[in-house]
Amino acid sequence: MTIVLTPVWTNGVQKLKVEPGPLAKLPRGLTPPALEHNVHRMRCLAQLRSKDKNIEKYIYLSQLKDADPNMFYKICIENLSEFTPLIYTPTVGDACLQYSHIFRRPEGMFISIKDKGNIGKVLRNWPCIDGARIAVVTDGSRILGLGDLGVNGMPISIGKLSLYVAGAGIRPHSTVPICIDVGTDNKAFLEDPLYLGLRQPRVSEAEMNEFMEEFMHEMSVVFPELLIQFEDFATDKAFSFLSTFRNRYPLFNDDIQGTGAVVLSGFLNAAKLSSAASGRPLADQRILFLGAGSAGVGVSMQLTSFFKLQGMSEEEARQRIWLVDSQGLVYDSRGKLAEHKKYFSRKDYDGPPMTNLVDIIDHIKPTALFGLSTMKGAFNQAVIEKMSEINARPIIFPLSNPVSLSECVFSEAVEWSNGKVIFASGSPFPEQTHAGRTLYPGQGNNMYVFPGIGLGAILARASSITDSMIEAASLGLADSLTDEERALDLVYPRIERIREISAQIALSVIRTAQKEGVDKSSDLRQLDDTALLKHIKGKMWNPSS
Ligand SMILES: NC(=O)C1=CN([C@@H]2O[C@H](COP(=O)(O)OP(=O)(O)OC[C@H]3O[C@@H](n4cnc5c(N)ncnc54)[C@H](OP(=O)(O)O)[C@@H]3O)[C@@H](O)[C@H]2O)C=CC1
Ligand SMILES: CC(=O)C(=O)O
Ligand SMILES: [Mg+2]
Repeated sequence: MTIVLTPVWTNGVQKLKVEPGPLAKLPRGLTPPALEHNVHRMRCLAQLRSKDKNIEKYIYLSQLKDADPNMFYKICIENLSEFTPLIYTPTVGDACLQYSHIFRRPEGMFISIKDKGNIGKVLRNWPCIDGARIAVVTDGSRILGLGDLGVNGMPISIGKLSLYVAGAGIRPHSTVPICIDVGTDNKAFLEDPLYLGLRQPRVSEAEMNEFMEEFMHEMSVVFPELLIQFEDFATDKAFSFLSTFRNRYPLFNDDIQGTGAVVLSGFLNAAKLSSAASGRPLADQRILFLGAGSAGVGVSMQLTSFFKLQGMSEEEARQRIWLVDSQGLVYDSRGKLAEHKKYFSRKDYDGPPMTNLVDIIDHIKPTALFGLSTMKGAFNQAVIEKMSEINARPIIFPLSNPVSLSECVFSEAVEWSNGKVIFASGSPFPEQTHAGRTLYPGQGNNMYVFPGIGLGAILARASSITDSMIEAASLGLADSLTDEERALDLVYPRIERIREISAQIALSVIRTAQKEGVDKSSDLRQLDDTALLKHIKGKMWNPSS
């Protein structure tokens, strides 16, 4: 790995920017005489572990990434299960809440409504335009389950891109975190003297749409090789920007499509476990969602599309799904419904509004219960006991993030189901011992798929991201469990294997892009699967030792 020392001027002060490469190999005189890579690695880990609070660990790691990205990624990849909760959910949620207070130095691009008419010029200020391959773009309007955080949403784009590097070997300087600032409706932030964003309410829908048209056009001009991941846009914008832009630019929405892929994958493995206990085939699964927003509807669409692949009619597939939102069960005669809920709105229920989750479970008799509602504790004892009463092995996935908003915690789910639950959550929980057995929670988080989707799309130079590419990623993940993982009843692979899994997912994504004719890297078509996998692995960036 070459070390590039680029002089960077910030407020009149020159700093040498160290491109990924070992700090310990800097030219003589620039480091202490006894700085040795392996010892420094231990030093960095010791400094990290000496901190009591996760937010302090987050700050330390952000600074380490800034000063010595090679070391940051080295220890991150070697300690993934320790690092992901720090650089990603749940700690990234705290980092977003506190961003304007803990901010040290900028990372990524801030494009604001004040740049309208001038966005291309601002984008050209990015220091690494030629190498840029993937941007995660948020407007901070729905950060995890924490709501509108305005420009404080930036750590989400940064955290997702760190996972692209750690989990799929995207080169660090190919990543572009972007936070769009079109104001915020977060009153506390607007009144906070340290708030880093524009001090104005969010702009109108029409103005936002105009801004996004210009932003997306200029992105494609300035960064012609860039894949875009939309992240944590509020529900209506999430759906509308995905449909407006997906056939014009290479992009996907992580909350709708990435979550759809990861939950389908975990569900398929969970359904195998539950059917081993109940004998119930996949076609008889009944899935209830608490939460009918971008993630809930995104997962519902992914499941429906899979059921259709299995030979069900569209109507049969749709009949497997029930949605509950803040007003209760979603059904046609309830009254006016948001556009994104209409497809799954039930036509077969015409009674009084149903708002109590236990009553709804009693009525529907679901085999699987998914939480994408941001409602902490919504899967209470009565809910889990009811699910366990009607299912030999209930599938219960409280998927809301961060951990403080999870619909239930793993220890409760184990206790209240008497150890029968098949569980995955959005944020990580510790394992539990029940009746002498160790039970492992899954982490049903889109972090398992977006790195591989991105890697595959980048290497294929995909002109768009099709539904089949997302589905291929999901099925690739579902198939990736080892015998040892299956023996432990895991529904997702161990996070330590993410690089191997991302390479497999990338292979499935590339092959699907080729079938659909959206790949521009036609030379990859000549390779058989073994050669293609080798090519993918060879392209993955590794920190040097
Ligand atoms: N594990 C993962 O990989 C992912 C997890 N998530 C998490 O999922 C959660 C939701 O995200 P997203 O769908 O984008 O958010 P949205 O805001 O789009 O949707 C939230 C949904 O929850 C519903 N809701 C709110 N309060 C209640 C309530 N009391 N009872 C029932 N439903 C309620 C809302 O109802 P209404 O429509 O009536 O307002 C809405 O349908 C977040 O916490 C997010 O972090 C998201 C993406 C990926
Ligand atoms: C995981 C994720 O994308 C979310 O919670 O929004
Ligand atoms: Mg998200």
